[in-house]
Amino acid sequence: MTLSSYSPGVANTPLCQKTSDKPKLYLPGTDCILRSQVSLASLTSFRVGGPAEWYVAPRRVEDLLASFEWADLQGLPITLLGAGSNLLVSDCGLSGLVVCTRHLRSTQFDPDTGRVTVGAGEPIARLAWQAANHGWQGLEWAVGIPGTVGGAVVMNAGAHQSCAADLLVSVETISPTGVVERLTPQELGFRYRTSILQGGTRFVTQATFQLQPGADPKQVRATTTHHLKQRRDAQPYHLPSCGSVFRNPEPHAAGWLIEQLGLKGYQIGGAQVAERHANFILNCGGAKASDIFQLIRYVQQQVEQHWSLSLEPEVKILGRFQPV
Ligand SMILES: Cc1cc2nc3c(=O)[nH]c(=O)nc-3n(C[C@H](O)[C@H](O)[C@H](O)COP(=O)(O)OP(=O)(O)OC[C@H]3O[C@@H](n4cnc5c(N)ncnc54)[C@H](O)[C@@H]3O)c2cc1C
Ligand SMILES: NC(=O)C1=CN([C@@H]2O[C@H](COP(=O)(O)OP(=O)(O)OC[C@H]3O[C@@H](n4cnc5c(N)ncnc54)[C@H](OP(=O)(O)O)[C@@H]3O)[C@@H](O)[C@H]2O)C=CC1
Ligand SMILES: C=C(O[C@H]1[C@H](O)[C@@H](CO)O[C@H](OP(=O)(O)OP(=O)(O)OC[C@H]2O[C@@H](n3ccc(=O)[nH]c3=O)[C@H](O)[C@@H]2O)[C@@H]1NC(C)=O)C(=O)O
Repeated sequence: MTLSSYSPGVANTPLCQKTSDKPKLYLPGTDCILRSQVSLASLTSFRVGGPAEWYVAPRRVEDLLASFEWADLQGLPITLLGAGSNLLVSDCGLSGLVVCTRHLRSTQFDPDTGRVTVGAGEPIARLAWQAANHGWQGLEWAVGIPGTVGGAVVMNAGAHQSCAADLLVSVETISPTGVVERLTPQELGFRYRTSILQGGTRFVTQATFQLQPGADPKQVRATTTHHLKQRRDAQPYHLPSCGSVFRNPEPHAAGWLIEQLGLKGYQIGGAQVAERHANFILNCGGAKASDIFQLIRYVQQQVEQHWSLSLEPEVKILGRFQPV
C-alpha cells in the first residue's frame, strides 16, 4: 500500500492535510498522524531495525481503537510497541501498522488505598521515582528499566527478586475489536518474565499497582538509588542493548554459563557479548539486526553444545531473519 492509494476526506481513509510543504495523513476520526516508512531503529533500545510500513502513536484509548479499526479495514497486521527496550526488529522492518503506546500517559496515586493507576505508556522507571518521592514503597526495583508500564506488565519485568506481577491489582486491556476487560493477575498467567499477554490479542491500556504509602521519601529514594547503583555496577548501560538477552535457565544464570565459555567480547559485525555482563549483547556501533540475531544463535549453539541447556531468548524477535 502506498500513500497515493488514499483519497483525502473519505470516511475510514486517512485525512490528508497540507501544512507547510509536507502533507500529513491523519488516522480517521482522530488528530493522530499516520506515518509511513518510520525507522524503528530510533524507537528501539538496540538502535537497529528497518522501517515500520505504517506507524501511529495514539494519545487516547479511543485513538488506539481507531488504529485497530483502520488496520483491520486495510487488512494490515498490528504490532504493539512500548519503549522498544526488549525488541530486536529485522533490518527489513515490519509490515503492517506499528502502534506505539508511549503517548498513552496518565498516573493517579490514590492515598486512601495506596494504589496507583497508570497508563500503558508511562515509563516504569519514572513511576518508580514518583512513588519514591511520595514515600510509597514497592517499586524500588523498577528503577533503571527503560520500558513502559504496558511492556513491564506484558513481560512481567523484574529485578532484585521482585517483579511487576507481585504488585498488580488489575490490568485493563482492549481487544482489536474494542472489548475492554479488567483482569486480575491470577487471570494473566504470570510466571518468570512471561504472561499470557505475550503474543496474544489483548493490549494493555492501564494497570493498577498496590504500593505501601507512608514511608519516609528519603528512605525510599535511598533504596531506589541503591538499586540503580547495583544495576549500573553489574550491567553495561553505556551502549545500546535490550537488557538480558536470555531468560535464566533456572537454577543457572545465563550470564555465568556464557562467561564460562569464554564468550565475553565475542563479536559478530557490530554486535558484541558484553564484557561487563555476558547475558547482554551490545550494539558497539553500526550493528545490523542480523549481526545481533546471528550472535544470539551462536551463543545458543555454544551453550547447548557445552552445557546441554537451551537458552530461551527474553528479547522479542520481530520480522524476517535469515535462519542461521
Ligand atoms: C538497559 C536495559 C536494562 C533492562 N533491565 C531489565 C530488568 O532489569 N528487568 C526486566 O525485566 N527487563 C529489563 N529490560 C528489558 C525491558 O526494559 C523490559 O522487558 C520492559 O518491560 C519492556 O518494556 P517496553 O515498553 O520497552 O516493551 P517493548 O520492548 O516495546 O515490547 C515488549 C513486548 O511487549 C509488547 N507490548 C508492549 N506494550 C504493550 C501493551 N501495552 N500491550 C500489549 N503488549 C505490549 C510488545 O508487542 C512486545 O511483544 C532492560 C532493557 C534494557 C535496554
Ligand atoms: N543501554 C541501553 O540500551 C539503554 C539504557 N537506558 C538506560 O535505562 C535507564 C532507564 O531509562 P529511562 O526510562 O530513560 O529512565 P531514567 O531512570 O533515566 O528516568 C526515567 C524518568 O524518571 C525520572 N527521574 C529520573 N531520576 C529521578 C530522580 N532522581 N528523582 C525524580 N525523578 C527522576 C525522570 O522523569 P522526568 O524527566 O519527567 O523528570 C526520568 O525521565 C536509564 O539508566 C538509561 O540510561 C535507556 C535506554 C536504552
Ligand atoms: C536485565 C534484566 O533483568 C536482570 C535484572 O536486572 C537483574 C537484577 O535483579 O537480575 C537478572 O540478571 P542476572 O540473573 O544476570 O543477575 P546478575 O546478578 O547480574 O547475575 C547472576 C549471576 O551470574 C553471574 N554472572 C553474571 C554475568 C556474567 O557475565 N558472569 C557471571 O558469572 C553473577 O556473578 C551472578 O552470580 C535479570 N535477568 C534475568 C534474565 O532474569 C532483563 O531481564 O532484561
